[in-house]
Amino acid sequence: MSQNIILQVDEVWKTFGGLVALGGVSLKLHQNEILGLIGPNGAGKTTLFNVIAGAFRPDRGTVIFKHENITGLKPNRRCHLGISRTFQIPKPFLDMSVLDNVVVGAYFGSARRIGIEAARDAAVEILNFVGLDKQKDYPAKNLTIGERKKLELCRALAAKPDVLLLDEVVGGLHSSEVKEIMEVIKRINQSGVAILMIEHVMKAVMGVSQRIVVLQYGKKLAEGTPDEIVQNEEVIAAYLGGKRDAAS
Ligand SMILES: Nc1ncnc2c1ncn2[C@@H]1O[C@H](COP(=O)(O)OP(=O)(O)OP(=O)(O)O)[C@@H](O)[C@H]1O
Repeated sequence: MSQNIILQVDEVWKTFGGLVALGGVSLKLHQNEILGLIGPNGAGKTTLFNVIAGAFRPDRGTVIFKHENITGLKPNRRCHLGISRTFQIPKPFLDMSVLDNVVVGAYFGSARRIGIEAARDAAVEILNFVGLDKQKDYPAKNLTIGERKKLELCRALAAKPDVLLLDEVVGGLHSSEVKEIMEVIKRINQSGVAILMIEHVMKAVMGVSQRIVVLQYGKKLAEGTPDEIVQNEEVIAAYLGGKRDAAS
């Protein structure tokens, strides 16, 4: 494993009954990189996230994080080691304040036991960083969809990850909100966090990723820079043909 690879997935297989969700997928995420993960519905993207985050144990294959084989570790151990994720559909504690939602993430997500005051300070800092500080005292149920996506980011950041897995953080948002969240993602990355992001909004994922991996039917169809991917005939046929915003 080369020095600057922080996360490596090797030949991962995951089946559900007779369905092969992942059929030998490998990828590498470099330190400080943003790697986009795209592909049609059902391609296996979220299953791969579940394997990396520890929600699913693969049938075969390994997940290496910071040179350690973490394939058998539970999700909370992986979180403490430095892998954090967001979910496609945010599920905050609806009756709790925005601030308290992030405090919970900071208190339980940190590798090192921290006190409640330190967790609160960390949460305030993250809310400022992401731009959700004005809403910090609202109950989470009062947030707009865009604000819930930002809260989901804050909750993931509260664990102080080295690798952040983002599952469709801009899906369903207006273009101004998409732009705002992509700027936040760039700043998170510039602060030293490597990012693997699943995204169907092509303008967003192509705009921030250094490299893109394309999955189809649980296999890697292509890998390359955004420019290479938008010109790849197989990718256009399998996926980008229906995405009119792909190249713009
Ligand atoms: N827990 C599960 N039990 C059974 N089948 C599953 C399970 N999770 C995923 N699958 C199946 O595995 C395949 C890959 O699903 P997955 O959610 O990983 O795709 P995806 O690329 O994330 O799709 P989308 O873009 O729609 O989110 C699909 O056929 C899906 O129905």
